[in-house]
Amino acid sequence: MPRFAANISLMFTELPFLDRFEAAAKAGFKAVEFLFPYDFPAAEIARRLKDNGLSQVLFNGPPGDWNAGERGQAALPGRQAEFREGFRKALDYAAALSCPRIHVMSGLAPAGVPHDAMTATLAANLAWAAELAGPAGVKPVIEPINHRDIPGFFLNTTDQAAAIIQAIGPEKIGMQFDLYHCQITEGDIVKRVEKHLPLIAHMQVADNPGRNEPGTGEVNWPFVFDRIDALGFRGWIGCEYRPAGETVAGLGWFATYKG
Ligand SMILES: O=C(O)C(=O)[C@@H](O)CO
Ligand SMILES: [Mg+2]
Repeated sequence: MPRFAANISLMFTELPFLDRFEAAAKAGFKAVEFLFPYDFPAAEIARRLKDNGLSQVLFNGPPGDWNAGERGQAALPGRQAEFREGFRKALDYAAALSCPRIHVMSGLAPAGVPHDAMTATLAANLAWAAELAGPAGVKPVIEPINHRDIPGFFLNTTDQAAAIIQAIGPEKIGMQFDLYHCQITEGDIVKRVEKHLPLIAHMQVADNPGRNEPGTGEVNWPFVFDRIDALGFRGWIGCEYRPAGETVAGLGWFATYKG
C-alpha cells in the first residue's frame, strides 16, 4: 500500500505550525514533511515528532531569499559558498530529526547564464552535498518543478533531473518526483514513474488544476496509486497540496490508505 506523509506547510494551516504535528497524527498520518524548519529549534520539532509518533521524511534546504523570489541556489554559478553553508545547516536539522531526505532546490535560471554552466554548477554542488550527506544516512533529492507555479525554475523535466542523477550516481542523489508538476509539464505520469522508478527517492502529490487534494481534479488517483504500488515503490508520497477547504474535511481520499 502506498505510504502518505502529510506536508504540514500546506496542510493543517488552520493551526500554528508546531500544532500541525499532532493534527497530522490524529488524522492518521505516520509521517510528515514540510518546506522549511529554520524558524524553529530542531529540538522542539524533534519533540513534536516523538510526542506524536511521527517520522520526518523530507524538508528543503535553505532556498536563499524566498520573499525576494529566490527558489534555491544549487544551480547558480557564484553562489556555491552560500549553498554549502545552507546545506550544512539542513544536514544539522536532518540529524536532529532523523530525516532521510533533503530537497535541494536548483533555483531560477538567471538571464544570460548558459544552461550548460547551470547544469555543471548543479552537478558539482550535488556531488559535494552527497559526499557530506551519505555517511549521515541522508540522500539529497532534486525536483523538477512546473513553470506555471515557478516560472523560470531551472529544473523542469523528469528527463533533465534523471540525466543529472545518472551523472552523479543514483545511489547518491535521488529524484523527488512530484506528480503534480509532472502532470502539468509532461503528463503521462504513470509511464514517467515507470521510466524513472529506480531514481525516485521521494514522491509528492496534488491534483490538477488547483493543487488541491486528490479527487478534486483531472487525475484518476486510485489507478495511479495502484500502479505506483504495483511497480514496487516503497518510499513516501508527500501530500503537498492545498486543501480546498478545511484539511480534515478533505481527507476522504486518504481513508483507504491509512493502514
Ligand atoms: O513546490 C514544490 O513542489 C516543492 O516540493 C517545494 O519543496 C519547492 O517549492
Ligand atoms: Mg513538490
